Amino acid sequence: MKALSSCSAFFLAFSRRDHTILISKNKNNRCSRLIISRHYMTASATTTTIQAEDSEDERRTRWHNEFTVNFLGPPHALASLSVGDTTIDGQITRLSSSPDLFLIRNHISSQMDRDSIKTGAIDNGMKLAGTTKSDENTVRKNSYLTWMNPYELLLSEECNQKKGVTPILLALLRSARSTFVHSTMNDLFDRGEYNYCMAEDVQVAKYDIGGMYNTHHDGYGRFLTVLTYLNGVGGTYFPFANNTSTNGATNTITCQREAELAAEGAGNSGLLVVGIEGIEAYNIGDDDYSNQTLPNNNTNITSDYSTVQIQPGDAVAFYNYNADGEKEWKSLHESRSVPREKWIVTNWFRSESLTGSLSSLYKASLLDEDET
Ligand SMILES: O=C(O)CCC(=O)C(=O)O
Ligand SMILES: [Fe+2]
Repeated sequence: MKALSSCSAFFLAFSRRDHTILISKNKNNRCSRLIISRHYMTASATTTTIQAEDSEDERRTRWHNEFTVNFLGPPHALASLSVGDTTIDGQITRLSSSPDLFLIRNHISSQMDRDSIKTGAIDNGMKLAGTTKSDENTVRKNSYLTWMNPYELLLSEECNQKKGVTPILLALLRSARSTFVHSTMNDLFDRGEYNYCMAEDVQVAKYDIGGMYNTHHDGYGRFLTVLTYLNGVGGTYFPFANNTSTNGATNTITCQREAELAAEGAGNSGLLVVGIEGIEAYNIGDDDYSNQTLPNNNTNITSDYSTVQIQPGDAVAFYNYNADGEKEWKSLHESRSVPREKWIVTNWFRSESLTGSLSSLYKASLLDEDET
């Protein structure tokens, strides 16, 4: 590590392969921002050949596109997968490149573990999810939530009653971090820079029949969502997920209004996660199916959107911010109204570099208040 000086702040620099990362430090020597090249979360390779005739803007754009790494995105082993490709162990398949969206088979492979999480959640007390701002809740319907901090559970007396679920939640958290968080963020975490990559308490959600959660962006600096289906009922729909190519045009969405985006995208593209309830349980756009399959037989393509069939214990992981530290709007998603009881457990990882101080955030209550 090499120290660089500055008037009000100084910087630490360290290299990882061909990338240089700068961390700005305030006077008290506490990290205030992760500055990686432009804005927050990009890194630059050390050399690049620029053609003389390129305009300054073109050069900058090309440099940015070719040599940026999104530390809020998937780690290298996953980032390099093309849509439809699966990791050597056969467990993780890329479902979309924009947003970065992956399917994980058998993420919680044991039915006993899945049942323990459900029981632990019930014991912990599940509350109706919804807004307090209006009588008619249009954001979520018929869904119940609880939050569990496995480390607190481990320490508290309650741990004795819940020791069934504590090790399972700890293992889930560790596996989500090691598999889906970029190694650079994990390195920062290991160095004690916890604010760049904080794991939230684990959320368990249950939807009764007719339960739903409207289209939304996970937001609040949650750069990574890992959502595991506990009883095999799906219904998660990503209206902007692409499933054709990793190298095609990027189709940047500039409009930032979620509802507008969802309306534009619904039925034209996207990916629907379907479980034991079956595809006919959901009616999205035109029901014009063509039964083609992507490599690995994971995805049935319809003319309008794709579906992926999950089993109990399977999970999806998706990334909510782009390399500039801005919201990746294509990660918008929803839970369609479900035809039978649905259980999920979710791990979120978020970064202070995206939201400023996170201490003032209030997780579920904040989500519900804001998304009215
Ligand atoms: O229930 C689902 O399928 C999606 C849940 C979700 O998006 C969330 O909890 O943020
Ligand atoms: Fe969500």
